[in-house]
Amino acid sequence: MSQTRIDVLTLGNAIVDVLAHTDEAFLLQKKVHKGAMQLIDETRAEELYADMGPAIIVSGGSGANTAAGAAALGVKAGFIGKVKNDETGKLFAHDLKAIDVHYDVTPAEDGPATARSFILVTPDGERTMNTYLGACQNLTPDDVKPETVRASSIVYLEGYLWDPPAAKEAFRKAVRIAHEAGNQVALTLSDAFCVDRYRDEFLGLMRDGSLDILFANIHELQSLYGTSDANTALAALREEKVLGVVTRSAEGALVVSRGETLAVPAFPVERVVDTTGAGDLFAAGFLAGLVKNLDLADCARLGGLAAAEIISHLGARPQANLKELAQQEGLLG
Ligand SMILES: OC[C@H]1O[C@H](O)[C@H](O)[C@@H]1O
Repeated sequence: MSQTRIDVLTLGNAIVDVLAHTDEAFLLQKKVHKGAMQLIDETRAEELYADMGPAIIVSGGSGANTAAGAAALGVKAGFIGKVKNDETGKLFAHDLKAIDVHYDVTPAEDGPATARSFILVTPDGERTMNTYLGACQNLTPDDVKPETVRASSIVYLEGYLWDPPAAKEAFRKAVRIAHEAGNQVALTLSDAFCVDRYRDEFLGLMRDGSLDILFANIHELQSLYGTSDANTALAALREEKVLGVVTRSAEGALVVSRGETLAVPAFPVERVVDTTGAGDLFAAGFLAGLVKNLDLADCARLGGLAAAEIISHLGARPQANLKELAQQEGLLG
């Protein structure tokens, strides 16, 4: 059977999110770093779950959220990431297939459970993630099917994939096949602490030609260049040979290409409920815009629109019809 064309294929940790509202005191009590993603083991996961408030369960995973967002904007999306054949893994796979995201990675039959991220959302909308990687650690290069990567115009990779040891090889395999097929490769830096763990490797990927597009928020970018000054980080990015897309929350986004910087304001939001997935959905909109040949400013506007929808509710999967919203704004035909 011939492989269906995919516009945006994402690779990432396959995670189901357990989200609850909380307060600053709970973060202090649990000694978690507000706004960051920390890796936890199963014992800590059970402890956090027992102590957190009433939770909702929503499929997540940064790359999978981006695939879901791209699909919601009407482009063909796919995802590669590993779950276990358990109830949580079935829910994750169902939620992708139900929105027509191509997902055919064989689930693990044994080993650790499907990954969960325990996400604490404070009244200011900031999310603090505590991730048990579980089955994600079983993603290997064999899960990356060459025909799927070859059929995908843009392959988008999570920096978080650097955490499970074998996933890095899956990542490198995808990059090699994508470039051999003449397709584009994008990376999101994922989290400032993740960048801190793998700074040299991420810089290496950018400089050895592995990447065509880099997504980062300004904190991740500063972490990449080891500076507390945003302008210094942006100046360094301008020297790299990638298309750089930098988000700055309410200050909007910057698109850095061939030494030039384009500033696009954030899309207005009535109330920020939960910032989980803001960067993922921004990337979804931006990549969908690229696939639809929009200019870079409109790609960033589409990213801003998708991000604005996601931060208006709990959870990192779109609830509104993103395509219709984009059409109303004149961004999609
Ligand atoms: O970027 C947000 C996502 O990161 C983590 O991977 C969570 O699963 C969440 O959905």
